[in-house]
Amino acid sequence: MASPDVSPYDALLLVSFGGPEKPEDVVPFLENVTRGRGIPKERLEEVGEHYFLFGGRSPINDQCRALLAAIRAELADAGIDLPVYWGNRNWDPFLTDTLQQMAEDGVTRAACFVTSAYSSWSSCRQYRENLWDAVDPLGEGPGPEGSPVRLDKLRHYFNHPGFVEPNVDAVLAALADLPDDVRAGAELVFVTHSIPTAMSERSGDPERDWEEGSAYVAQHLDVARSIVDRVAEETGTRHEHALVYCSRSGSPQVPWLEPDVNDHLTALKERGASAAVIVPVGFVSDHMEVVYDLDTEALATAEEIGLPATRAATAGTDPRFVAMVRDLLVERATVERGEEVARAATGDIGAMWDVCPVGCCANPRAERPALCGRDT
Ligand SMILES: CC1=C(CCC(=O)O)c2cc3nc(cc4[nH]c(cc5[nH]c(cc1n2)c(C)c5CCC(=O)O)c(CCC(=O)O)c4C)C(CCC(=O)O)=C3C
Ligand SMILES: [Fe+2]
Repeated sequence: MASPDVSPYDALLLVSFGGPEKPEDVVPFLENVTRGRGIPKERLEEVGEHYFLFGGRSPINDQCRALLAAIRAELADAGIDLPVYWGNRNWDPFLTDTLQQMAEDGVTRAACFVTSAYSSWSSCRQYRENLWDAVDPLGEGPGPEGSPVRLDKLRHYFNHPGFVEPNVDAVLAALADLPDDVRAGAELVFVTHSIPTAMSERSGDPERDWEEGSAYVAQHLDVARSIVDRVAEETGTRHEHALVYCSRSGSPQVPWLEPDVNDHLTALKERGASAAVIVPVGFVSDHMEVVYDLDTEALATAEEIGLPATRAATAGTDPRFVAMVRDLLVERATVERGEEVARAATGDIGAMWDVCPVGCCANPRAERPALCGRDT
């Protein structure tokens, strides 16, 4: 079989959040994340403790290294000869350094895969701003955006079967881990990162009438229903489910998305639910929010109140998730060559756009330039 055509791309760029790797990194990392954000000092000290509990090392960079290796193997298997780079928003390897290297290596146009599946300023547009910041210092170039390296962000994949199916299997495995007598009555507790409600309301394209008035919330609800339906197909049980939030930050006066996962588990117990499966559908790997906020804190809450609970695995380096990265790359290359393409998507929202619309996921603080949008 002929290998898929990935022209016009000459590189793939993995874009992630970054995390500290040793105790001395923790404070400077937190400063990078929260610069100018008005996060109370007490909250930062508390979050610092989460990292110190794990020896000052976040799991996220190792997870990116594993994903990078898996993507390289996947592309090689498919006969796609394309260099794969990696850059982070908040920690080494920084996107700015990676872009410098890419320019030196002669890369002219790269597709970007971001380890964040949903729309919102935090989970999409801020990464687009980071890409702008990384490309800006490279100076003038021949590309259509006036830069020597042109970047295209691959579309949101929350509803791609390559993300949904590993989550379905993870829920089935977590259900199987529950005691037999409570399994059928277990609620599926879908968890994502809380964000300020003002950010949530501005997520996605301003023109569209999103469920609950938020693309961020609507996308999570859509994928949660797809997972519940698929699990019902496999088990014959349509489990009750809810979308809840973790990792609330910011000032207590500013409203963030609720309920918190811990409060929800308590309410579930009071309502007489038999068990809970915690599904970190907002995340693609077991990074700090998952291993601390869910595995350490939420599972301790469940234990305390006597609610049997298990946590479903994240997509990580599931072969279907890795194959999805390749598919999204090939799909976008096809689009950029002006050819017809079929786009895989589950649920009711459908495949998301390739290029973010004008005003998409507006920055609640200030307008900053961002790549990969119609308003670039
Ligand atoms: C939507 C979203 C995702 C999911 C999408 C995505 O993956 O991008 C995400 C992921 C992550 N968030 C992470 C870490 C942190 N996030 C913080 C703070 C914040 N997150 C926010 C939102 C999100 N965050 C927001 C609105 C803030 C307030 C400050 C601000 O307005 O920006 C803070 C500061 C301390 C605190 O206040 O919690 C830390 C340390 C890590 C790394 C984990 C590791 O090290 O393993 C990851 C993957
Ligand atoms: Fe965060």
